[in-house]
Order: sequence, then C-alpha cells, then structure tokens
Amino acid sequence: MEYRVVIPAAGQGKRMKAGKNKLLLELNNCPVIIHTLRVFDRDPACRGIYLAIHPGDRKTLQDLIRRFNIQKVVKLVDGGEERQHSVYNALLEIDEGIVLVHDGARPFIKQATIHHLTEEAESSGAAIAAVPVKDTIKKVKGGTVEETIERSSLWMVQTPQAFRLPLLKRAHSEAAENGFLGTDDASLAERIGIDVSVVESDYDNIKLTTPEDLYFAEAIVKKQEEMSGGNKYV
Ligand SMILES: Nc1ccn([C@@H]2O[C@H](COP(=O)(O)OP(=O)(O)OP(=O)(O)O)[C@@H](O)[C@H]2O)c(=O)n1
Ligand SMILES: C[C@](O)(CO)[C@H](O)COP(=O)(O)O
Repeated sequence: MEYRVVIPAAGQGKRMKAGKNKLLLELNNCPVIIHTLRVFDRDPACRGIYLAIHPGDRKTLQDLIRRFNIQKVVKLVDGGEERQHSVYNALLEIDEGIVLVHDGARPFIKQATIHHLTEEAESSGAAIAAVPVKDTIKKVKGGTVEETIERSSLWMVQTPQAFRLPLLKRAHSEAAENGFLGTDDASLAERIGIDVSVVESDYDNIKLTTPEDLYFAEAIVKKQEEMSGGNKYV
C-alpha cells in the first residue's frame, strides 16, 4: 500500500539539553534525522517525504540530505511553534492517498509496522502505533496517590500515525479553528468522533526525548546492526 509521510523535525529539543536540535545529534556517525529518513527512503511503498523543519536548520538539512543521498524528500516545509503546527504546514502540501505522520525523533521504526499501519488506515481510516504499558500507573495529586489506574487497557502511543488524507486534514483544520492543541495527531481525529485503530508496535521504537534516551538508542543501533549483519534496513 503506497503512502506519503510527514516528518515533523522542527523542534528545539529542549528536554534533550543538547544546545541544538536533537535530530542533528549523531548515532553511529550518522545524524538521528538521517536514520529516520533512511527507513522511509528505502521503503518502496513510500511515495514522498514531507519534512517540517526549523528555518534555521534548512541549509544544514539540505546538506545532510545531499551528503547521505536521501532521494525521497519532496519538500522542506517551515514548521510552526508547536509540533501540531509543523505537521499541519506539511500536510497542506499533500493532495492524495494515505498519509503517515512520524516523529523525526523516532529513528527505529520498522518497515513491518509501517506497512501494517498503512493497510489498517486504508481499511478503517486511522491507525496508530502503540505498545502496552509495562509499569503500574498511578494518578498522583499533591504528592499523594489518588488512584491506581487499571493497566490492562493502557497503551503507550508512538508514531507513525496513519490516516486517509481528507480525514487528517479535517481533524487538523477543526482543531486549528477551535484552538485545540494535542500532543499527537490521533487526538485531533478522536475529538471529532473518528475511530482510531491501534497497531501493536515494539519497544525499540523510542522517541529521543531526554539525555538518557541516547544510551538506549546506542544499544538499539548496535543490536540492529548485529541482527542484520550490518544492514538494519532490510
Ligand atoms: N514545533 C515543533 C515541535 C516539535 N517538532 C517535532 O516533533 C517531534 C516530536 O517532538 P519532541 O520530541 O517533543 O521534540 P522537541 O519539540 O524538539 O523536544 P522538546 O519538547 O524537548 O523541546 C520531533 O521530531 C520534533 O522535531 C516539530 O516538528 N515542531
Ligand atoms: C506524537 C508522540 O510522539 C506520541 O507519543 C508524542 O505525543 C509527542 O509528544 P511530545 O510532547 O512532543 O513528546
């Protein structure tokens, strides 16, 4: 199932405290954003990458895309103040088909998950990657436990999130009209009554958010290289 992908990459990485966009940090001598772009660039089903960027990173990203021979970036779009604005700006450049939204900061997404999501979005309209919560989750107020939340129905939501394009455009435009800001794209669809399917992903698909995530990322890169004899994208 062919698709196009929006990759929001316009953040500042404040929680990473790297002093620059965390997507430019290197894992195994290759910037995080290139790891992410390569997964889609090497997927025959991907018909185009729409990258939302901070204007200050444009030249750097153009150079990296050229240096690492990434072929499928159709457009570098200026991002916005929040992730949601960045995604919407890129979305407006796409006209047809199934669209995925995938964080630039999640470099370990697997092609199998992408394909499962695109098929699910084609049949149901909207599908997200997620994994079951492993820890016990409690609601805390003022330092005291209010409630232990039943865990069996709790999932940690990731990206990619896949949609039929008109549905996601409507979800974004209605959110913008109503001043609603969500932390993911599915929440914009949920609020206008759209059912969102869940596709079970894996725990390697981490988002690089805080400094300790880099230790996990190094370990995942190493594991993937060992498993694939040096080529983690096959
Ligand atoms: N205005 C923004 C904010 C975030 N992102 C992107 O959305 C993804 C997920 O966001 P997050 O991990 O929160 O990244 P940052 O916003 O960079 O991090 P922080 O919140 O710590 O500043 C990242 O690929 C990030 O580049 C974006 O395109 N535009
Ligand atoms: C979209 C997301 O990655 C799903 O887990 C997440 O919600 C992004 O949120 P953040 O606040 O930008 O980390």
